[in-house]
Parts: sequence; structure tokens; C-alpha cells
Amino acid sequence: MAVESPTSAHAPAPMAQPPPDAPPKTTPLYPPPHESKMSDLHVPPPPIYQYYNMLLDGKVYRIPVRLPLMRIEEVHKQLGDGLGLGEDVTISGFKIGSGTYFPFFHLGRLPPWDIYEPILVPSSSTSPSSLRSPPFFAPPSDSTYGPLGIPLAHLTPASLATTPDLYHAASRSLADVLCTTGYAVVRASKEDANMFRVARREALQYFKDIPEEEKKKTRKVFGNEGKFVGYAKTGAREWFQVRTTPGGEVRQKSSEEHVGTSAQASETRLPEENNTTGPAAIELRPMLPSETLPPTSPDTKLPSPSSPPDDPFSLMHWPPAPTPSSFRPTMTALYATLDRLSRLMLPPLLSALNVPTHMVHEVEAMLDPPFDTPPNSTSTDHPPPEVGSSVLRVYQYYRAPNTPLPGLANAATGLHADMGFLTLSPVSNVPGLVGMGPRCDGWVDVESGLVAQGEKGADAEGEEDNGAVDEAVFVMAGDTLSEVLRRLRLREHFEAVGALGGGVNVEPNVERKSKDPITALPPGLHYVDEKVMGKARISMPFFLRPRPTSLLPVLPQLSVSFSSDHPSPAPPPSTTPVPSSPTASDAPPSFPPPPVPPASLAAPAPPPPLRTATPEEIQTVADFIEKEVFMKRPWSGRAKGDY
Ligand SMILES: O=C(O)CCC(=O)C(=O)O
Ligand SMILES: [Fe+2]
Repeated sequence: MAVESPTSAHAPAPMAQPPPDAPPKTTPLYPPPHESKMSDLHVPPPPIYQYYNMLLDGKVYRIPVRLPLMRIEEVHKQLGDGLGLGEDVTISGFKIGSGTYFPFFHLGRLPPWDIYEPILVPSSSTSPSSLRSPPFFAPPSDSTYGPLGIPLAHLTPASLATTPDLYHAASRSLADVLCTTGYAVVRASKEDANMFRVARREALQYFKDIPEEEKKKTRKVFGNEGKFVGYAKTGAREWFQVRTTPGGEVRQKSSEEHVGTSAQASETRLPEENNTTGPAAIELRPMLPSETLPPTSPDTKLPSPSSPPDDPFSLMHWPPAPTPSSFRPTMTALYATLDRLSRLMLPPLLSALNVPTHMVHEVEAMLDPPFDTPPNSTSTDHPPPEVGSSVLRVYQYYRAPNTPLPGLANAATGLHADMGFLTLSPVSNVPGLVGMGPRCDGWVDVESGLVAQGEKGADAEGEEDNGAVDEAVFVMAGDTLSEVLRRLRLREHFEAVGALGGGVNVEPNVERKSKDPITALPPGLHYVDEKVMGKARISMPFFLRPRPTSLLPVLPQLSVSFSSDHPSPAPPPSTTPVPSSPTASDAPPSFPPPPVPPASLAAPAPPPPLRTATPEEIQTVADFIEKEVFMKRPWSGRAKGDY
């Protein structure tokens, strides 16, 4: 993966081009994806734009984003700029402007061409009441489907541990299910299911028995990134957040300075991460017991055995008594299990989506190293961060008896896709998770059936034991993974057609040549429907997230083709050339977009009509986001303090 450009997230995106024969003054805008081939570019390429179609409040806005700007945070900033939002605005978990950022969430995407996958988010004008009683997907007769019509991916530790064939079959199954349904259920081992049960019980006790003031003392904010551990509360839900915080002498000091209960984080930033990259090894051993187990890919190395850091969670504040003393080991074990399982799933899932091995490594390199990697390990180029990117959240939702249903717009979460790569969530004790099909063609009550089934075997309270269904873990793809795959598809696509150079509008109106294109993976859209009154709901989702400073995949030849020293490799013959970019200039592309290509070049599926946003409409969108998203959070606009 690329060496990160030192371009500051705070600086405006550099748009000016140096004269053709002058060496670039700064690191090129186009960091090399694999090696330094392009570091001596003499002529930087013109800007290349990708268009994001965002559906907001029933209107489609088409936002140009400079494709080679790969820092996740930069792309977010451009999306915000395109919407006419000011600095210092948070959209769905990432902050635009100074500060920190987290991976993607496109409020909605409408694909004019086949290479984009449609994610339609219904407008806020959709009557909430029509969404309160979601139509369920009819359970198909196929016996591979789960209790509520949720296909079960047969991805269990047992199947993983058997043979490479099973391992890959399981991953293909997971990929299929995620692509077609947006959700998958995997089965954890009985041992893990037991741990989930214990964790839920301890969480219930923690939320019930500890006074709020005490709970707040466990909250600890790191730097100005809004990252925190410990307790938080918004509206009807409160939660305890676990991240790795390996600490150590030096780190402890800087982090302790910023401990606080306020959602307002400190101005001091944590040190920049080391941005050199390389394939991150995956720790398979705890999951896969035997020597014969398949590595995630042929050249993935297992870390050499040596002792992990003493306490990867050393800077966390744990809740006081009467929380059981097993709370801490249980929660850290839960984190470790879900972290390991999600890391284990990711590479084969990508392979099953036709992502070539070297690209799988690129994606893996966006992760923090496994948190139990020994400090001096050579298995990864990244040291463990002071505070981990991935998060385990142990939530309690509670709605008092006889209170009105909040409805979609006022539900505890709002409709959203999770940031990051993968979400793994052991089934809750009370149903609530509602998903939307990947084509927004129906709602899925992902928990009702499972919880109901489990309650048959539950104890009198019905809250502590879900019986066999405790083995169920929901898996959803996050928005960043979806975006990364989209970019990888673009790269593969352009490599296949050799249609690079001269500036390209990355609106794929050219024929795809690859036989097995990278399969798009829609992010799982969902919200929590607080339909059960008077009963605490405990959920424990784990979010596998990339480093916010990690780089999104770029199209390597975009840069190579402009290098006089390193001419492009000869492109394969292309029957459908990409037109020269009308945006190959210093100026950002017009907003709205450049002309639609001639009909003869268009992909078979006709694009949906796109609207042009007027300045007034842009203002409307900005107002909408501020008033609706951040106040009511129907689209998962999240406050900085949520992270
Ligand atoms: O509580 C749940 O089941 C889901 C929570 C959720 O969607 C989130 O935190 O992103
Ligand atoms: Fe979520």
C-alpha cells in the first residue's frame, strides 16, 4: 500500500499544477500504491474525479471528488465541500474540517452506471409511520435460510478449522449472503456463545447497579480525535466502549492529560501514526488450532510466537464494584474474540468477492496491527496505535413502559450503515436491529425470530439466556469496505481496459474486460427499532475499522502514465476508449457534472435522471443536514462525542 502523502487534512486540496518540466515541490498527490515508482514524477497528472451521487431528502446531488486523493478524511472533506457545508461539520461520524474523521458514509448513492452499486436511502419525507411496521422478507423455502429468512453463512470456527476448501466455501457463502441480503448470521462456537451470555448478564448488571456519576468516570477521551473509551449516553441508550489502549510509559502521560467526561475532546492530538505500509499479518492461531490450517492467503505470514503486550487495554478505566470482577476479563475477551473473528473473515471474504491477493493485502494494511502483536514484531509496519481504531460497544437501550414508539426518525440510532469494514454483533437479548435490504426493497427484522426462538429456553427473566441462538453473530459490511471495494473495482476496470492517461472522468462508460470483476459489497443499512418497552436491550456490536489515516486504493496507472521516466505499460487493446477528461485542468470540475457520454458508450442500464443542484438547494441540503441530521439524526448524523 502507498506511502501516505504528508498533505495535511487541514490544508485545502492542492489543485495547482506545476509547470510540465518542474519537479513537484511536494510529495506528489498520487502516492504510489505499491512502490516508489512514481515518486520522481515530472508531470503530475491532472485531477481525476469520481462522482458520488448522494440522495438527501429526496433529492439527488452529484458531488465530484478528486479520486487520487486517497486519505479517507480528504475525501470526506470534499464531499462536505461539494454539498456546500462549512468547515467543522460532522457527517455521520466523520468530521469535515479540522479534527478527525472516520471512514465513509455516503448518505446515499445512486449509480448511473453499472460499476456503481445502488444504495438508495429513502428520503426523510417518507412518512415515518410507513416505516414503523417494516414488511419482512418472506422466509424462502430453501433450507439454507435461517429462522427469519436470513441466510446463514456456514462460517463457524469449526468449518474454518477443517480444510482450506471449507474455509473458502464458507467465505463464499458469507460473501453471497452479504451481497444479496446485506446481513449474514454466522455461528460462533459454544464456548464463545457462553461468553456472550456472561457478557450480556454482566452488562445488564453494570447498567443497572452503577450510578451514572460512577459510570461517567470510566469515560476517557484521547486527543482531539473524539476517540474515547468507557461510558457514554445519548437519549435512550447508554454504552460502555472498549478499545485497545496499550499505553506504556510515554503514551500514558499524553493520554492521561486528556481524560475527561466531556464529549468535548482536547485539542492535543495523538502523535501521527507511522505511515509506512505493508501487509498486515493475521493472527490465526488462537482461532485455528492445528498446524494444517490455511493461512488467509498464500503469502500471509503468521506472526512469530512471542509474548504479547501485558495489557492491551491498560489505559481503560473499568467500572467499579458492584460490577462483577469478571466484567473486565469478559469484555476484553469479547473484544479479542470479535476482533479475531472479524480479521479472520476479512481476507477470505475479499477473495470470495474476487479481490486479487495483492489487493487483499492492501485492505489488510488499512487495519491496526492485531492488538496482541508483540511490540517489536516485524510482522507489521505499523506499531499498535495508542488507541485502537476498532471498537466494541456494549449497549443498553431502555424505553419506559407506555411511551410512544420513537419511529425511524427518532430511534436511538437512526438509519445508517456502520463506518468501517465489518460489524460483528452477537444477537441481543431483546429484538431491535432492523436492516434494510441492499436494494432498499424491504426491511429485515434481523433479531425477532432468533430472540423468540432463544427465549423458549430462557430463564424467567428472559434476559440472560437466549439458549442456542446465543451462537448467532450478525455480520454486516461497513461503508468503508464498500467504498474500498468500489475503488478496487475501478482500478481493476481501468487496468483491464488500459484506459488511463490524459485525464479520465472516472465514470465508467467503458466495457469491463475482466472476467471476474470484483463484486460490489453493499454496506448493511440498519437502525435499532426500540419497539420493546420496559425491558433493557443489551447489544454488543464490534466494529472492525481501518485507521482513519489509512489510504484508499487508487488507480496506479493514473500516475505512471504521466511519468516520462516510467512510461505506462502498453495497454491491452480496448474497443471502447475512454474519452479525454473535460476536467483535466487546474480547476475543480463543474458542479453539476460534465456532459453525459454519448449514448453509444453508455452502459446497458440507463442511468436514473440526475438533478442539478442550485445554490439554493445546496443551502437547503446544508440546512437539512444541520437541522435534521444532527438534531434528530435520522440519517445517522452522529455527534463527535459519539466516538
Ligand atoms: O445496538 C444494535 O444492535 C446496533 C447498534 C448500531 O447500529 C450501531 O451502534 O451502529
Ligand atoms: Fe450500526
